[in-house]
Amino acid sequence: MATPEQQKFATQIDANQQALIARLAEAVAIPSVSGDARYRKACFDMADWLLASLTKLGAKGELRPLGKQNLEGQQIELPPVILADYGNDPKKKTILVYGHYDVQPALKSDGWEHEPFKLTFDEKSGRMYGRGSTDDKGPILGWINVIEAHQQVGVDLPVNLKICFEGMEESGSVGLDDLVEKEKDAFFKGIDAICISDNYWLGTKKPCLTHGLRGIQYFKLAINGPGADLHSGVFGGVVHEPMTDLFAIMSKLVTPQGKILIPGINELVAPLTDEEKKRYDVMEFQISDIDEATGSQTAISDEKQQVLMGRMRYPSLSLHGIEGAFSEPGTKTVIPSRVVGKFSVRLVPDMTPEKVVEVVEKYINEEWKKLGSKNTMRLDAEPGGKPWLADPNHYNYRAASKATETVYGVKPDLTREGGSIPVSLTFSEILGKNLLLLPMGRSNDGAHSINEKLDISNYIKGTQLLGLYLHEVANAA
Ligand SMILES: C[C@H](N)C(=O)N[C@@H](Cc1c[nH]cn1)C(=O)O
Ligand SMILES: [Zn+2]
Ligand SMILES: [Zn+2]
Repeated sequence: MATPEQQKFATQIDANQQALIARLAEAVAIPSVSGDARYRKACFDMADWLLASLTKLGAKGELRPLGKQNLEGQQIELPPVILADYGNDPKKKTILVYGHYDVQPALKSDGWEHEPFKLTFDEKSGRMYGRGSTDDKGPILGWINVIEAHQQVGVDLPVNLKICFEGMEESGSVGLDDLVEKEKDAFFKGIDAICISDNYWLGTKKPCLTHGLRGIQYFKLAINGPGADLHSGVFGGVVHEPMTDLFAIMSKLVTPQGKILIPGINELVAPLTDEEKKRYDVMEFQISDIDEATGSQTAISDEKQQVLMGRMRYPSLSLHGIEGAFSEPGTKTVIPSRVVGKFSVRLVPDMTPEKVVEVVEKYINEEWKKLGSKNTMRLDAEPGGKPWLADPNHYNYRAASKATETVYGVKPDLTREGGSIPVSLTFSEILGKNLLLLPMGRSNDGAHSINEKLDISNYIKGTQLLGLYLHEVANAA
């Protein structure tokens, strides 16, 4: 049951829906892609826009520079982290909220139905399409909407907020761990609990709270051969071809059934206990949820438990792409001179990025030797992120569960997420406080994919959920 103050806040969010959607449209229009140097200015614009929005509401914040990074051979400035305080009443709890303002790359030519950086509405389905709508601009604006709505109806926010919005999450959160370490006794001092809204429901109907994330280790495997791209009629059968070498190696990483072929990887995984196994039985989930989310019938198994564990508690290896390969329409008969294969491993307890890099490097070096190629091979490991697991028997989770029941009228599922948010473990370890993931969007939102969307109802109710969670956590013990 909502208190009169909570009710006032929730009603204001409903009444102000159009303005909140307009705010999301503005944010989506800034193409803050962190992984592509050409969009770096947009990342800075996005940071400025967010800081201005927070400052206008009375938050005290600043942009913290993180130094430079090497991207595509250029030394460029990392997108800044926004650190802001809203309220500092010693009688109130202080909640740290984190989100990211950078997004995955998106081009209309990837297959989007609309321009990815223009929020586009489908009135019939109530969906808003646009890159970053669900990951993670909708959720971070949720926090701003919460502050604004409280002011509009004259209800005091029942907690102090510490806000940390970064602009490199989609590219490994470079520089953020060092900032957290440096600021642990300064900006991050005195927090009671942490909340991140940056993942998704398990299906499309029932909300969830999430207490685990997989880690990630990303690799780039570069094969260099001839000095320039060659004519395959003239040089096919004459030279070692980089793409052939790359295919040979990449085909030895994982089977079509998802079994990782790298010796030593599966041995790093913590064994499954009977108690944990039971948890996957009670999660409300069907294989059809995967079908709906993927727009296909391609689940790796028909067993609910196996699919859930494949996402939440076992590692996976995905092949992402090949830079330098001919990918245009037509039949260009070229031998690419240099190709870079990209793949990543999602990590679960007790895997660490260091251990995974060690076994992957050893295996790829061995397999490379077996090829007997005269090309050159180089394997680069990007900064890795460790897996994270939190204790859900904490007031932070009880508060979120109560708020979910008020907003959605159901008890949320308790899930683990297959994706990664590198800073989660850093916050948990360095700040030593309980961390909760409180998702806004649905499993079929298409994060990282074409036609990413956020349902209007998830944006509006999700904002109400974030606000009511703050009310519940303020009094929870
Ligand atoms: C779950 C979160 N919304 C997300 O999408 N995280 C990314 C993080 C990433 C990307 N590259 C390296 N880390 C993910 O899980 O892919
Ligand atoms: Zn993402
Ligand atoms: Zn995200």
